[in-house]
Amino acid sequence: MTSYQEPIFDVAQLAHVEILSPKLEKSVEFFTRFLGMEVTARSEKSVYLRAYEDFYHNTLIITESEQAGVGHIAWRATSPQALLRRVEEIEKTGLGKGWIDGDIGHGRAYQFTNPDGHLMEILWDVEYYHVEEGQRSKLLNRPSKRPDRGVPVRRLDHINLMTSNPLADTDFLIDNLGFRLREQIQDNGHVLGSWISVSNLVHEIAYMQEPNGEKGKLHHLCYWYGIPQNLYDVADLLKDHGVSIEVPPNKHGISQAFCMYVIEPGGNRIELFGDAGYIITDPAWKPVIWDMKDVPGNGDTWIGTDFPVSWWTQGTPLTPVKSEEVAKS
Ligand SMILES: O=C/C=C/C=C(\O)C(=O)O
Ligand SMILES: [Fe+2]
Repeated sequence: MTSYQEPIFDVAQLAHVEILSPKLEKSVEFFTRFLGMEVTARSEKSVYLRAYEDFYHNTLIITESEQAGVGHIAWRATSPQALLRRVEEIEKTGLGKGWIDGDIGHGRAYQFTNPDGHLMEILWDVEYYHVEEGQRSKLLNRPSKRPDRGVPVRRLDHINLMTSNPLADTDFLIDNLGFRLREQIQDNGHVLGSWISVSNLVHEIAYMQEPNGEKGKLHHLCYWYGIPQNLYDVADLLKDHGVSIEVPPNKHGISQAFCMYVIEPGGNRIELFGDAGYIITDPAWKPVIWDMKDVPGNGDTWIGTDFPVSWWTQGTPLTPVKSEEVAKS
């Protein structure tokens, strides 16, 4: 029997994401009033939130800032031992920043950056949300009752980051945290986008080329409904309340997820998933490689309207788009 390079199963999931907003309270209102999320804590500049089927104290942190963008991304290891193994590997890359005591909702975490400079952390100790008696659902696998506000999202799904170098960032997470490559967009050998995961999902994180080589940007943060009809409900609600819908309900080719994209009041792109697309169980999954020329109308949108140029060229913080062609090349 030939030996096979076994996957590294030390990272379990995307635990939480911090986004930055110049309109903190307007952003909080978007996530609570329209997406039914709950504020579980506030510090002087940050608000902590969860969706009603998130078991942890929070999965989203919104921090007041001059500009929109991403604050940090947190991964949960599969065990305390796995956490230490991954920290050892990250330290060898020289991109480690060191341990922090933790934050509201989690214990100590090891901070690092990916090659493009996005701030990340990996942890084990988390605080589970404490459900008040009146809030407990009779559906025992649901931590709290379905909220009676807006069209409530159920859980955090994934993050998509814009980077000056998708290949370097993809390889960093594959080599050091055990992510597996699921789908990739290439153009004459240049990697323009990667969808990578540590689970059966197609991605917990995706990287996309920032067309002008800007570093450290957010493309989008995604929450999950699991029911395509919910996207039509929330699109109707958001349209009536003047929230910008960049891409109406649509089926992706890449990931096959049913999705839509909106711009929250702070300026960040938020993706909403009807269903999360196909599931991967093959331990030897062969990455699906798309040539960029085949993507428009197939990889981005399988069924639905064309993606606007803004989807390919703009993330947050907003920077001048010098050449729109670069994004498509
Ligand atoms: O060609 C672009 C496909 C994008 C897919 C996603 O952002 C996703 O699956 O969430
Ligand atoms: Fe996405």
